[in-house]
Amino acid sequence: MKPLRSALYVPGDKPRAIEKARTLRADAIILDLEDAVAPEHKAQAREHVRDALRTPWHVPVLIRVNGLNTPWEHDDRELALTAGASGIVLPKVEDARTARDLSPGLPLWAMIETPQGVLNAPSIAAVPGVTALLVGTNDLARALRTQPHPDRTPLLHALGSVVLAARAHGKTPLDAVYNDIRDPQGFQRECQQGRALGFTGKTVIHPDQIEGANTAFGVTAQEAQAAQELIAAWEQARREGKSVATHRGALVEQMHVDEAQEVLALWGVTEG
Ligand SMILES: CC(C)(COP(=O)(O)OP(=O)(O)OC[C@H]1O[C@@H](n2cnc3c(N)ncnc32)[C@H](O)[C@@H]1OP(=O)(O)O)[C@@H](O)C(=O)NCCC(=O)NCCSC(=O)C[C@H](O)C(=O)O
Ligand SMILES: [Mg+2]
Repeated sequence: MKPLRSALYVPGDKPRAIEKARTLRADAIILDLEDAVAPEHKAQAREHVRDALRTPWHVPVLIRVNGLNTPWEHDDRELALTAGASGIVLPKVEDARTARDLSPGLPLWAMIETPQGVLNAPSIAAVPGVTALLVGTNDLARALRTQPHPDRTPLLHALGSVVLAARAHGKTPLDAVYNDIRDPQGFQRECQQGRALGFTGKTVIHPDQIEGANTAFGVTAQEAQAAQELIAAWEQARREGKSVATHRGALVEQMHVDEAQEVLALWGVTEG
């Protein structure tokens, strides 16, 4: 089980940022050829990304390609398929056919960042090659004409729809980026909201955001300890022939044990 608490977008046209990313503790890296790269830098960014993938990375490295009907889509996809990327991040996916036709044999992370994409999220998530749904609230907010809101209230329906679609098909939902890199409190608040909404992790745009995402979407020593105690109480109850248990005054059924085991698994791969 690979954790996906944080996925760092790294602009493909910034060799320094690419090198820096090798030293960081994000659980995944997204080398970006799309919106972080100006049109006149696209070709150069492809070469920086190709070079970056010549040497192994410590975490999965995906390439965000430019979308359908852009001048760069074919060259980007050729790079992603041949340079040894761990997967492809496809922006502005609006329907399952696009996701299916562009499912290149590599894991596909589909970006849900348009109204049509949100409405079709369930069918996009059902495509076998799609392994994750990523929310793009910058593009989505513009398309919806919503106003910025500290609790993302205008976007909650879309955020919840993406989690619902991803979970219904056993795929990973990743939360959107937080743009203000100089507001750690706001970032932390949004991470906690994303965790509460059911996202697995968060896409981030700056090194300073990685630890906060890893903490918010990770497991604390206390949570791991509580999970172990709950499992022990369950096992004792089962030895006594009981179908359910109580622990710290709360009912414990198999689903709670499953959840506790997931907590320990994440603890094991991140802190173990
Ligand atoms: C936002 C930034 C342009 C700020 O860059 P900068 O001013 O250089 O930041 P710092 O001076 O604080 O940098 C400190 C060091 O960290 C390195 N750095 C900065 N950002 C990154 C990064 N993303 N990956 C790796 N390394 C990074 C700097 O090189 C400095 O290192 P050093 O040289 O050792 O001092 C910048 O953070 C940035 O470009 N971030 C990424 C922006 C991006 O990728 N945008 C596209 C994805 S967001 C999006 O579009 C989501 C979706 O599509 C939607 O629609 O919502
Ligand atoms: Mg976008």
